Amino acid sequence: MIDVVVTGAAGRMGTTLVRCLQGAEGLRLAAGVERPGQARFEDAGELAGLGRLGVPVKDSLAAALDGLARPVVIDFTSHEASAAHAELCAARGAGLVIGSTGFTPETKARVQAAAARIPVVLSPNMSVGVNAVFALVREAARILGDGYDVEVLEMHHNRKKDAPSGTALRLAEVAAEALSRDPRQDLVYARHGLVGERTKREIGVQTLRGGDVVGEHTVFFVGEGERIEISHRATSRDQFARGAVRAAAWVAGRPPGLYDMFDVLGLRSGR
Ligand SMILES: NC(=O)C1=CN([C@@H]2O[C@H](COP(=O)(O)OP(=O)(O)OC[C@H]3O[C@@H](n4cnc5c(N)ncnc54)[C@H](O)[C@@H]3O)[C@@H](O)[C@H]2O)C=CC1
Ligand SMILES: O=C(O)C1=N[C@H](C(=O)O)C[C@H](O)C1
Repeated sequence: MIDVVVTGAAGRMGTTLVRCLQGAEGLRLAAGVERPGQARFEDAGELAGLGRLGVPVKDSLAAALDGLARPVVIDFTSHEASAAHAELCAARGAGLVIGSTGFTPETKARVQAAAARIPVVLSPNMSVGVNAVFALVREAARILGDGYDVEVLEMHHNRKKDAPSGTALRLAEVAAEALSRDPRQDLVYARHGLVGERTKREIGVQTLRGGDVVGEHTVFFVGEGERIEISHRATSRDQFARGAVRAAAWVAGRPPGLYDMFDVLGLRSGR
């Protein structure tokens, strides 16, 4: 049995993970972690609305890892917390699955440094469906080439802190890579005022926020006289959590390195 620790245990994803980990083959939920004062209950099951499971909620990852042998941490918190958790996991020899988004170059570099010492799966979207969409977008961009304008649109709930979503950024990067463009120069995040005609190289990434939208992404390939749209709409967080649980089982015992869901799903060779 692999001991799993869920950080952000009171959050939208944390509570979904606690539920989806129940009965997961080969995995045992050992502890939840929340910021001091954030958890209304001392038991992770109660946080998730499942009643008492006998799974303690600790107020630091360090305390949760004490006494566990070769655990795996599933972390959906924030980019700063994930970077700090990655450093702690590296010091303690724990495997790590990170779903947080909104990384800066600095917080991403800290995760990369940790991944030299432990196996880390980092993906802005853990759902199998979205990873299929990454592959479809890459293929569509390769087939369609430079004759089609590429635009990415995402919509999420009104509590989301980062924009654009990590998934939208990855979709734009996948298209940019397939079209030999540079994401650092060719992504355009918003348009307002007299911005001039659209350039052929740019890939627009636009953000909508509202209500309880779980997560919606569309990549548009807009040509002369036709338009292709590749869309994914999440109607529940369970698919993100199921992907993360699958990643936790996969990452245990792997060599150190930075992996993503393409590795977990065996899609790497097609990249
Ligand atoms: N990769 C994927 O498939 C998905 C990624 N996400 C990302 O996951 C992150 C979390 O999303 P939500 O669950 O919706 O947010 P949320 O705000 O509902 O939950 C985050 C939780 O983390 C806790 N937290 C923050 N810092 C902490 C620390 N140092 N130690 C312990 N707990 C800490 C907060 O108190 C909160 O309860 C976001 O970055 C979001 O974009 C969300 C859904 C899917
Ligand atoms: O914050 C969210 O909710 C989500 N975040 C991820 C992202 O930023 O791409 C994935 C998912 O769409 C939900």
